[in-house]
Amino acid sequence: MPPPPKQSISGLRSIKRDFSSFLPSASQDSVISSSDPNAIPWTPTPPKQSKLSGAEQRLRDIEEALKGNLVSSEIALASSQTSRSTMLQKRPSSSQDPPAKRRQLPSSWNDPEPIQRSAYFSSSSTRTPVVNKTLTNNAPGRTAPISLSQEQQHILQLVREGQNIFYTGSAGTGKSVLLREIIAIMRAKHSRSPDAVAVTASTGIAACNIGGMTIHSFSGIGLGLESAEVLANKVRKNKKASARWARTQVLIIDEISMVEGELFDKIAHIGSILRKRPEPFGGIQVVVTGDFFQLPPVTKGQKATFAFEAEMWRKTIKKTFNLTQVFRQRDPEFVDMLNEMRFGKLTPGSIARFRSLARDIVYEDGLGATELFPLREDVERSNTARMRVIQGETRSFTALDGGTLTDETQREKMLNNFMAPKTLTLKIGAQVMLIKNIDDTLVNGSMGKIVKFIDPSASLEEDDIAYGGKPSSKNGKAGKKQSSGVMWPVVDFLQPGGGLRRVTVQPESWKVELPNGEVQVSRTQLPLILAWAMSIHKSQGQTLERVKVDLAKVFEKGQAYVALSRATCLDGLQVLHFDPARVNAHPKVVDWTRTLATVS
Ligand SMILES: Nc1ncnc2c1ncn2[C@@H]1O[C@H](COP(=O)(O)OP(=O)(O)OP(=O)(O)O)[C@@H](O)[C@H]1O
Repeated sequence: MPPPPKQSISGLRSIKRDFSSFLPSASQDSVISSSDPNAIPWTPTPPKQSKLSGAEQRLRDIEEALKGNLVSSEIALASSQTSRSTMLQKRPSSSQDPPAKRRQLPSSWNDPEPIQRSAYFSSSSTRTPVVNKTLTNNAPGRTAPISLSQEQQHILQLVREGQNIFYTGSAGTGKSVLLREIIAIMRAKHSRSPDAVAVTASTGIAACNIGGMTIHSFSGIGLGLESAEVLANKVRKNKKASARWARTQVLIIDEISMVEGELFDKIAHIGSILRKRPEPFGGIQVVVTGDFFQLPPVTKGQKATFAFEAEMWRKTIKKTFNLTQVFRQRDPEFVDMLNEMRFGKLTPGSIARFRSLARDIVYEDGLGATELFPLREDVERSNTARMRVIQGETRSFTALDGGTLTDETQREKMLNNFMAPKTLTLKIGAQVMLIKNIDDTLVNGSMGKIVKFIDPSASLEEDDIAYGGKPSSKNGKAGKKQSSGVMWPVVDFLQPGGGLRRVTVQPESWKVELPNGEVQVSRTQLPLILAWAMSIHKSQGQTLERVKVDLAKVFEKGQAYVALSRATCLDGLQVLHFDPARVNAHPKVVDWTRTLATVS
């Protein structure tokens, strides 16, 4: 099978932000302990073989990756093999090469059995539910390759020319899609100096989603509590951090709404000190994006200062753009309602419409809405309770972690930023979400249900060679294999046009790399999470077709807007306890936005 064509994939937004401290892997870890008798019986590491076919090698990599009991040299090996195959055959991992590539699914992902449609989940409410038979993906671009809009292209061009830019836009206007293009284009522009483009974000999870590091890690300032001068002296003593400052030519900062103004000032100042240049950030080109109406900086009770309030903001940002075309939602009524909500000013008509969304919705294909909660404890409780009521065997999948970082605390912190949990616990009937872009219709955010577990080695076919990387077998068919004891989940995924697609899900890799290519941490795990519930932080950046939100639980400004704007259409959105008083925009953000002269 020829390698998949390298084209931009559409609609695939590898989830940008969400999550770090908000939804640790505990949500799944706590469901079943690793000593669970039903956990997969991992086979011992087989002796190393010198010549394996591509399919054998792939299978071996994955089996080893999932065992989690390898010695460190083996971890590095398994990890690098998986990474290699990822780079060769699949869309690049989120780390160094963000634009998604379309990839062809191997036959092993597709299950030959016909899909059984049955309703696994039903509403426990006594209200008369709305039966949704026809809901399909309303997010344009999910089934066709994305071509950037004019406004997106314009910004891309100015960034390419070297300008310092901040671009914003309401939820779903394609900020992340554009950012991925910017990263790719700027990396290509500076291809001779691989350290030149630094990709950062305000939170660990947001950084993971764009394959970068946090702005704290980039700048090497730790907690960053001291003055810029003291911090700059500290950074000087840190070889890696000072080299980063010296080599960086373009600094990208995503999710700027969660960066405090004071931090922005400090980092801009440190750049000037270290690079011995008077300009903010020492003259590095700075590209900033985010939406200040979404989640604000975490302040532990103090008043939030936003990055736009920083003294250095005006000195750094030469042009501000507002993306206006909404892609996530097509329904103009819904777009207007969300825009009103963004500014915290709802019309009576919109309030009435939001209130009408309290109805229950039963989806005939059996896949329920994902309930979004502000607190991770609620997410955990909800997913655990749903797992408990399903009868049947539990299977646990332990991730293989690798990478060069040795500081355990830092390592754990970074690993917790991956969407993929350390231990994933599944059952037949569990509602899951795909957390990687696989191809045009299997995307980050695709919802599905586990229908069975199969032993992949028993039915490994020639096509798996293409998926597995190096087609080293010259003799054609890889043939049937002996059972490895590893079972993989088969999932019915909801398709953009309606209907279900059945696939066998195989492990994938995530990694955090330094600009020089050094893999700091990596994780290999099945690209699934339980998806009856999710934190609002984790959902930030997501596009979801079926969403349920209880606004009585929302407490932070911007939370309601983030949660509701994940939905692609009103038909797939259920809102409980809608109260306009809970829909708040930060007054400072509203005032500042009014002062912006938007360049069209
Ligand atoms: N030029 C485009 N053509 C078609 N679809 C697009 C385009 N740009 C973005 N999209 C689609 O719109 C949806 C939202 O895009 P994206 O996630 O980049 O928006 P965002 O502004 O980052 O949203 P949020 O602020 O809510 O995270 C995605 O499904 C994406 O594929």
